[in-house]
Amino acid sequence: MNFSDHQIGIYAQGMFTDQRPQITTNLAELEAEAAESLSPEALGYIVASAGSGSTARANRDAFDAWRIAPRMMRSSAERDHSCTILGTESAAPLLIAPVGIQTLAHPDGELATVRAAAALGVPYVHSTQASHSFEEIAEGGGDAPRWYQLYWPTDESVLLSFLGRAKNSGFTTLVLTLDTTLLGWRPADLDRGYLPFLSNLGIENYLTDPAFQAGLEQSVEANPVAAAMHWAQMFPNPGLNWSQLAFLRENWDGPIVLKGICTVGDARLALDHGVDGIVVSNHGGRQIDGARASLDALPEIVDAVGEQMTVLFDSGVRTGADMAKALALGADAVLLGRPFLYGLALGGQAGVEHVLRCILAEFDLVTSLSGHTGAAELGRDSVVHA
Ligand SMILES: Cc1cc2nc3c(=O)[nH]c(=O)nc-3n(C[C@H](O)[C@H](O)[C@H](O)COP(=O)(O)O)c2cc1C
Ligand SMILES: O=C(O)C(=O)c1ccccc1
Repeated sequence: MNFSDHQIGIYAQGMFTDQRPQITTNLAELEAEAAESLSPEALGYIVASAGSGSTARANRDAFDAWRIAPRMMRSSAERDHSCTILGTESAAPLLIAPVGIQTLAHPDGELATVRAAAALGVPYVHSTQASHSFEEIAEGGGDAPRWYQLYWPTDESVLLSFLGRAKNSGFTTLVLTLDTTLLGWRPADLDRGYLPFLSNLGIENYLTDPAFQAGLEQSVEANPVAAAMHWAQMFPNPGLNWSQLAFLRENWDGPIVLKGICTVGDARLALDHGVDGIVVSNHGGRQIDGARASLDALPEIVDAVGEQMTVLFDSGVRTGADMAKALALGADAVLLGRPFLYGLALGGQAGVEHVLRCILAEFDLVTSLSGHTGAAELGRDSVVHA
């Protein structure tokens, strides 16, 4: 993505026209705006975090504790933020995080999101728990770069089938999520007795899977409740361990990324096990209430393994300035979670595009104003700990 100071790239496109969706450009206010358009169940599921919410708050506090240290007069009129992430070209060091059940936010769900990713030229990561199947995304998703996020099902035939379908549908990189082998303690859902999957929401990849269907006594249509129960039996996987990675390597020939790394110890194990990258993440504070902030873990992990492998980051990114801070602290790229979902809730594909445009435009302004000509120039001396 090229920018110059005459035409602030994507910022100018549509920002001041009638076509712009009537959605705030104040990225910090998106959540409140989206809250008005979501049902209490969807709102609880999407926004709420684990337990008291302390980890989600810590994620934000960690961003506030770092301040950008701007440098002046450094010839930053022409800027280029494009990059290659594990062989995937992207307009900027930003990816759409894997998020399940996106039809909770908007009827177009993941199809709207992947099309927005295509429009902006950033990678889309498809959740195992999506409301649209691999094949639907491949057919209807345009030319967005596509990665696949795996929740490792305990049924091996379903696992292998997922890997094959993802490959055939053009998903190039595999992201194995480690931090959600069980769903965290989420009071907003527990109090409402709300589990979307039990209404067959967010299990489309399973319902359309031949290996999954082979384990059912009746078709999904004849007995949808039994299908949901079958999913509920193979989703929890707390037995997952490092020795199983070899199996994944044997059955996936693209890059493998581990998502949910929060410690130097696990980052080193990831390196020892030959994976290509990690995502430093605490799942947006949705899993362990009291876990450390994702951003607090980032610098030490980058110091330990950043030279040898790709280090991605998520949890708490809300603005372009946040993105700049995470990159300055050593992330190769960031994944955006809830903010794009808020855009989806407010305006479908156009809403997701709006949020991506805002965040990338602000990112471009922040990098230029702080004396950089591109994401690659951001470094530790671009920030100070307040
Ligand atoms: C509603 C919702 C559903 C999610 N579903 C998944 C998922 O299916 N797979 C996954 O790896 N992460 C999932 N995540 C976590 C995101 O990938 C990401 O780690 C997190 O949202 C980042 O934090 P943020 O929301 O503060 O940006 C989900 C997050 C949300 C908010
Ligand atoms: O809700 C989540 O955070 C998540 O990752 C998930 C897990 C299982 C099913 C759907 C989403």
